[in-house]
Amino acid sequence: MILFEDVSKVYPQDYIALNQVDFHLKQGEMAFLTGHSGSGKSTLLRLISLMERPTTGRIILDGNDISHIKGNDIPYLRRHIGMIFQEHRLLMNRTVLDNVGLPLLIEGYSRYEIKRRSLAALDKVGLSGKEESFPIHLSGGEQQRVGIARAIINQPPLLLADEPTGNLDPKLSLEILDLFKSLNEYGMSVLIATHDLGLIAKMRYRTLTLKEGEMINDGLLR
Ligand SMILES: Nc1ncnc2c1ncn2[C@@H]1O[C@H](COP(=O)(O)OP(=O)(O)OP(=O)(O)O)[C@@H](O)[C@H]1O
Repeated sequence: MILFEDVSKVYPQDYIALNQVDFHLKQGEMAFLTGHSGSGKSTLLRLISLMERPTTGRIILDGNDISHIKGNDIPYLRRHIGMIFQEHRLLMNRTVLDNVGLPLLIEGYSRYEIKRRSLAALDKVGLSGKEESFPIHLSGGEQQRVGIARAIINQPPLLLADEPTGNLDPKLSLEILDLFKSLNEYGMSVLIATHDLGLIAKMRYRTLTLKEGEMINDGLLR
């Protein structure tokens, strides 16, 4: 699903954010990505989602070498990736249904199809019945679920989450992780960046650890 071969990312002023990183996330696998603040987690996710390009090395996504991909091809590949952020970036003056359906609206789907798929996505994240609510009236955990429903509306084979539980208390964080687990059981590959080692310890998944841009551990954390 994702293959990094000797990938480095150097930002301006010669700042090395990732240094010769290798890893392979298989189709249908779920893993954590951890490390201190500034260790390169977001950079790694931005390379996969084509928001940044590697300085050196190769990144293969679903069999395609995306290291030097052209701008025109990016929207097509992005459609295969669901992105979830710490701040869910919901439109507060739009209903839950409108928020979830936004990616399909942009792609020109019919209103009927948008509604049908949005309701199905809301059902998957446990928010059936909330479609006409406004995000402001939902709890933090529910708002994050709306963001997840929006991310999975295209049924992407890969889900990337950057600190998805950063604003949530431990109980809600665990519920969000359970949701990722169930999406993974549906067959989605999932990569979750978090610095919350307590949360990682609650679930036995492969954990990739970055330190100052280097991958220093790949496996279960003890
Ligand atoms: N566009 C940029 N230009 C220059 N330096 C950058 C840029 N983006 C990130 N960096 C630097 O690269 C390093 C890695 O940043 P990154 O955001 O990937 O880390 P992170 O592990 O996700 O951190 P956090 O947990 O705080 O989000 C940091 O020192 C950051 O300041």
